[in-house]
Amino acid sequence: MSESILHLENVSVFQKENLVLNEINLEVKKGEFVYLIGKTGSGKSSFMKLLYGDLPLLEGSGHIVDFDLKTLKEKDIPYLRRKLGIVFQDFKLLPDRSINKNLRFVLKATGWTDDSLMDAKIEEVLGKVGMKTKGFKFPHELSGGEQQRIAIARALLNDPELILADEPTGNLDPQTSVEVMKVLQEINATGRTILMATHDYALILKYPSKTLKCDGNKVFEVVQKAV
Ligand SMILES: Nc1ncnc2c1ncn2[C@@H]1O[C@H](COP(=O)(O)OP(=O)(O)OP(=O)(O)O)[C@@H](O)[C@H]1O
Repeated sequence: MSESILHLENVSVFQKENLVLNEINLEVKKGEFVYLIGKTGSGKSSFMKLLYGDLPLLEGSGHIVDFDLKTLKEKDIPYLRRKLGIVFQDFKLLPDRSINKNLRFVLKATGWTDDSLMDAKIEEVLGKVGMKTKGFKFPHELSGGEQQRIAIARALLNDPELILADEPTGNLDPQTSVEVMKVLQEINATGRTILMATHDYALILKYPSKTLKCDGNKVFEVVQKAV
């Protein structure tokens, strides 16, 4: 049986005292590529936030990578996030430093100290997203698609078991979206699990995969033709 990366039972998601989603039962196995769809305000981002420890698990039980979301303490959150690669719609790169320094900043913040190991890791992740020659550039010198590739490279720095991507193509034109999607597909093909929230149905049709939908406070799996 393949390894479970995410398991939720009867989970509710709250924003402050407001219930956003409830009765979520879900299993994601190692190596899966899963889409999360749903209209604006249906709870996709809130769901992601629960998974990376930004919202507490108040109801139900949940396990993600090796962490129990129910008993997760504030001090555990940085360790959980090291096992997750998180990619946002806005790339959240630090504007005042080069790509290499952006990546080095994350490595140092997550406990890396050896310069040559850091250099090798940065080269490896830039290679994975086809950006090996761009490390000296500043974020504003890159296109949106290139910045998103760097954000994906940054998410790969600590060899995450699960990548959570919240509308990673939301700010990109259709062609660039496909390029970024190809990068995510390649990463998935190396055995990494990806959960991607998206509004982009064209991408889902082009790259069909398991699809979850947030609607009416629920999360359920949809068959492709009903998307
Ligand atoms: N910080 C917050 N405080 C209170 N309520 C919030 C907060 N963030 C979101 N909400 C509410 O939670 C519900 C779900 O929002 P969420 O951002 O999860 O939706 P979404 O599906 O990600 O939407 P979008 O596609 O627009 O990003 C909405 O009703 C929203 O108003």
